[in-house]
Amino acid sequence: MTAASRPPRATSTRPMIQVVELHKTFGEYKVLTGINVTVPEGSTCVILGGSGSGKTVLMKHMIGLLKPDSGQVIIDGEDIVPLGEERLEVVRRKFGMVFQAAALFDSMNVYDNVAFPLREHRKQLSEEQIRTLVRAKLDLMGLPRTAEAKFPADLSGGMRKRVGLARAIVMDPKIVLYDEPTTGLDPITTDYVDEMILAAQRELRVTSVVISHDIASAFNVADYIAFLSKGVIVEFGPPEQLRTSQNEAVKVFLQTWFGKN
Ligand SMILES: Nc1ncnc2c1ncn2[C@@H]1O[C@H](COP(=O)(O)OP(=O)(O)OP(=O)(O)O)[C@@H](O)[C@H]1O
Repeated sequence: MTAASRPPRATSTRPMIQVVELHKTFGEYKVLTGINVTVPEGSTCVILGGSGSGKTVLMKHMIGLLKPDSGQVIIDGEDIVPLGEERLEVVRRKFGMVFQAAALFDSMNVYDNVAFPLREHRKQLSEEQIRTLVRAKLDLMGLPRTAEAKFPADLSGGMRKRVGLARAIVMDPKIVLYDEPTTGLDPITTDYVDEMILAAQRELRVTSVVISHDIASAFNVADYIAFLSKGVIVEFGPPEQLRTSQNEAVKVFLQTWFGKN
């Protein structure tokens, strides 16, 4: 189903993530020069932009891994910029992260990889409770029981991604951040990954932020696309809005993409 034909999924207007006038400079280099973006609860926002435009830097601010020079990052009603590490650790439990490389532990099988956050942070759970939670997430990601004992090295790229997402959502986060989840994947695996992003949103009602280079995938999963150029968000809206954008950077980006595909 394409973005244009599907019904709107996100209906909440409550902001889950609000970035307000965010500035970040590294040395002389001004990477973010006044970012304003709001992601409503339960929606999926894709951040698009050229290489080096600051997408990852923006995402790192959302989870408090970087401090801005100025501006606010309001997560679920709380400005996290002034917070110290201890309180940030608590806020970070609202997040699941899915990295480009699935970042699984090679020495652990699939089951133990997904169980890991529960064993670390929910020490009161019994093994039986852990099994129930792990299997629910493996099922949601379409991973069969036979995959549980396999090690990451024995999995296809798409399977690894699914295990990575199962692990990211096993603690039932409110927000999932995806850093280039489809980069380097073939088109069929990309479709699988898009499907699982949609499944996580549908079944768990998570708010998602996705950094992507892949416009087709962005249009598939996004409720909103934020286009980052020269340190600011130059376009924000549903995917159709990007298609008709008059912004020069957006137009060039789209032309380059559609020229190659
Ligand atoms: N810790 C840092 N110290 C200095 N410069 C940094 C740091 N982190 C990022 N940068 C610079 O900030 C700019 C934006 O980087 P960022 O990784 O956010 O880009 P991006 O849009 O995610 O790019 P890509 O699509 O290629 O991954 C780059 O020029 C990068 O070199």
